[in-house]
Amino acid sequence: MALRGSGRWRDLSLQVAGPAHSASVRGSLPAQFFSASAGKRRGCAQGSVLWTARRQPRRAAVRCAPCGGARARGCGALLAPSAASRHRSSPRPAVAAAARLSFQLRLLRATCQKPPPLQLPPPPGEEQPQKQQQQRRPRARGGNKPNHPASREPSLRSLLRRDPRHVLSHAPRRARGQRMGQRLSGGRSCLDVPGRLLQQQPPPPPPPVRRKLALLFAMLCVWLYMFLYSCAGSCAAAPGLLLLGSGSRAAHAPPALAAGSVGPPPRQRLPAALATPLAAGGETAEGAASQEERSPEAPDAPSSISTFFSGSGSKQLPQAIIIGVKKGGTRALLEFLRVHPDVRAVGAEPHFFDRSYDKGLAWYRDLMPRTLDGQITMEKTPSYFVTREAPARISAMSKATKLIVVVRDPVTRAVSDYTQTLSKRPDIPTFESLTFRNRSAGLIDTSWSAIQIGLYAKHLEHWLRHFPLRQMLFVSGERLIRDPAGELGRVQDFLGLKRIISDKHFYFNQTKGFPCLKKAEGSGRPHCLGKTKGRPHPEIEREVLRRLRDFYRPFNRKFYQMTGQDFGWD
Ligand SMILES: Nc1ncnc2c1ncn2[C@@H]1O[C@H](COP(=O)(O)OS(=O)(=O)O)[C@@H](OP(=O)(O)O)[C@H]1O
Repeated sequence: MALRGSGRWRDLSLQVAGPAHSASVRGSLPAQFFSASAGKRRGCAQGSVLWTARRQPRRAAVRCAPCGGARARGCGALLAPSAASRHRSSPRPAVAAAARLSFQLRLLRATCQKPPPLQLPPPPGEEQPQKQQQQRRPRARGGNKPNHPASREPSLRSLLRRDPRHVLSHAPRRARGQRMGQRLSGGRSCLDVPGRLLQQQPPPPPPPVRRKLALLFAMLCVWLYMFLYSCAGSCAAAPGLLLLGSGSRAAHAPPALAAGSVGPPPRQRLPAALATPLAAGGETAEGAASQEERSPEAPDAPSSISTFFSGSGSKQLPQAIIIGVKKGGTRALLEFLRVHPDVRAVGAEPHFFDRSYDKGLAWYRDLMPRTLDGQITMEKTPSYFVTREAPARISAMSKATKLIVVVRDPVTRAVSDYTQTLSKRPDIPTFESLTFRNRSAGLIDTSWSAIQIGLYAKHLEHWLRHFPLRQMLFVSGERLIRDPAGELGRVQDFLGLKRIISDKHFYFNQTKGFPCLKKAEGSGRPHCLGKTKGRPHPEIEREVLRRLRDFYRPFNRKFYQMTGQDFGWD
């Protein structure tokens, strides 16, 4: 590469030699590129690219748009192929190198008072020891080297159309960085780096800086981990520390509830005497079990936070239980509640008070997740509501246990129940035939569990023998779908929890047809209940549904009376 001349223009000529091809660039640069005031002025190189292909010298004039002119102000490419350069022959590495020169010219015109000797990065695939290149140059200049058929270089037009920096990027990063570094520093005063050129591609921070930043970040992570870990046992009671549990439930409960309702049951350390089985067996209404699949409705996998705290906290017997009703919306309620940082719940249904009571409270407690002070342990087993022994057994565990019942129109509930059974045993009789003991006489078969579970008033009577009404909360299954945040507000108040779960936690999923969580506990991702929740129901004869409504009406009225709530099913 040579740069000569004085006055307005400085000539330059360049030879680039590749293993199979060579190219030369001749051109001139306005002298002001090399003056101290160069930054204010703009200009362009002009010249030609000459390369040898298939023993025939080819030439493409290259010129550039006058960057200083208003029309081309800020023009992208310094060198643009003229019409003469639109050739068909495939371009060669040397031409690519020549194209890279254009980038260097751009830098050169803008940066240095005195033009340093330009060093071209070798074209891609031509990273060779300099010695070898020098040896090749005379041959290449001779223009006799035949075309290399395997050449994969992009066309000159495309090279020149691209930003020269992209052409340059073909060169290995390190080689490029080193050469640029040599050229731009090298003791010369770089006066005016044109904004467009260098601002577009700020140089990456040097590796040591990045290494230091990475180290700093790693140290920060370790420090944060150690802080949280040491804090896990002691920070739980810190008010406002959402992640770790506020321990401020009573403080946030509405005054009416704080006065009227029973406070959260005290956390119970299991007395050794109680750790033995109290009784065996349990009378559960046939088919009362929800037969919930464990996944995804019954997620048992601990969340990341749960895992983090798995070493701290302790397992407690539940202070609140969702006791029913089957197909009422119990899973939705529990999943929504689990979003609350002060609620820890076992995912699967334990069925302790109906099926596994003989295993003892120690076994039951062991099923529970670990909790910190201020957190509530919960579980849900919808069959408890219709299990005769359950009220006494739960009361024996703790009289202060809070009971939640999600109720739903008993007719729809019965159909939902039937739909679930049908999905497992498609050969069962029709809903209509199962509903009646004697259809012509209009006698409803109350021994069929799908019908029996809906006699809410009857079941409630058993519970009220062991628990005061204020210790029970009745959640409307219909409202839980229509207004989940509203129902969750009532539940949080009942449990003495700070109202954290609100409208902003839900969205209505059109495909599912149900409200879903924007962020599920643990995953932080949107979460709808699985496909076993919200199944389409089979068509049931209207007449049968009407007869069922008539059947349930008196029981519903009684239930409204007992609970002091009208659920609007009639
Ligand atoms: N958000 C949301 N997503 C999906 N499903 C919802 C939701 N909220 C309430 N429901 C209703 O919950 C019904 C299932 O009730 P359960 O969870 O109590 O069933 S189970 O007893 O545990 O098997 C289920 O009954 P079916 O529609 O008959 O499947 C739903 O209607």
